[in-house]
Amino acid sequence: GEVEVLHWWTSGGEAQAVGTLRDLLESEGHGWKDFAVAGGAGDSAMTVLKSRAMSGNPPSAAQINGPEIQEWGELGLLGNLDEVAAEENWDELLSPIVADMMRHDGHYVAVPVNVHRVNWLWANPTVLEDAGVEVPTTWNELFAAGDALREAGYVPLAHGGQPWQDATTFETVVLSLGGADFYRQAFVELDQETLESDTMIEALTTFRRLRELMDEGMPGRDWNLATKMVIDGQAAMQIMGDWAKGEFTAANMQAGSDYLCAPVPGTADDFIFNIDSFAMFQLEDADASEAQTALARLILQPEFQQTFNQLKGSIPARSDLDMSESDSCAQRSMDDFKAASETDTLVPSVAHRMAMRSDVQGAFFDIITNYFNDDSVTAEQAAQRLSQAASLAF
Ligand SMILES: OC[C@H]1O[C@H](O)[C@H](O)[C@@H](O)[C@@H]1O
Repeated sequence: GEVEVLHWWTSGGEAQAVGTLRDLLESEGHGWKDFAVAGGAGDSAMTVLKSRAMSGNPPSAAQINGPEIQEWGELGLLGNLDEVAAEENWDELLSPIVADMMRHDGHYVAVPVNVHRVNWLWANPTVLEDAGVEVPTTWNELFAAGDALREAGYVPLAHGGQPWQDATTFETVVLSLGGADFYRQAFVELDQETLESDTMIEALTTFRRLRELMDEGMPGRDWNLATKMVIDGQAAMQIMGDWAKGEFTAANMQAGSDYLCAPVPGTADDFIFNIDSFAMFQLEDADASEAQTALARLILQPEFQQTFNQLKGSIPARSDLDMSESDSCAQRSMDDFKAASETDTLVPSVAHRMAMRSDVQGAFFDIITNYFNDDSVTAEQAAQRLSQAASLAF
């Protein structure tokens, strides 16, 4: 049978990674109809999926992440994967936080592909050395490094001015200054007092100050082009989830020597997670649903988990695999994921659909990106607006 797969993986590293899934499925005699929709870290793909599903013609499989799985589950359009989950022991293979996200009403309706870490700082060691600076571990060190890097003719921090990228950077600053409990209070509980607090205002202020480290060409730039600036040595650093590592790998660069990874300043003991997953739509066609089940089974098998995640930049969704062949950044990510699970400093990404309903997330994106780009808006006003948006969520 054939599966039509909707996803938003179109950058160099992303395309190579999803290609391994296609190859594996085809090697089992099934067909793969690719349906890639780029942009907005999935925003465009979700808009297209809604219209396809509402017109009664959903794809067989779609990349749907986080609480949106529940939103689609509520619509009764998703298929039940309990049989393959039982056969393949998903309950044993997956940590509770990952397994819970894949179930709706207690039934598996999606399969996790990976665990991405969002709170990473990527750096070009040659550029840092040329400017005589170290990888910063505090915001003050980052701003000080900025002056030296500009002096030496480099862009200190590569960034792409798009709402989801602004939100990605912002959530790491909130975690850094407030900590995991504060982050959850703000973005999961949507607590208004927390959203209006002095710590949130300090986070907003520090966040916008990061624009000092960015270049004129930042507005609208795609994330992987910002990563390319670090790869090419035009820029020193980038704050981005570890899908950025997929671009370094695609450029044949070695972790720890050609490029460096470090937790965003002040977040070394914390882990912002983002889990990619495929949800399966109910299908009439028996052949197609056989191929769909094969896809779900393959995704959590060791071979795919190892190959895909090494190319994608994430770590496997199952935590029982040998990481000794993986690069040092992946090994660190897996160690930190396990440690953060123990110390309760594992938090869901806002920018990547893990923390809140899509409508509330949309409102937060607008407020964050408007504040980031408009100096006439004060941090106090932005905090008020986040609090206001949160109050409408209930
Ligand atoms: O497209 C950029 C990134 O967007 C989302 O965060 C996805 O979860 C990730 O897999 C992807 O690489």
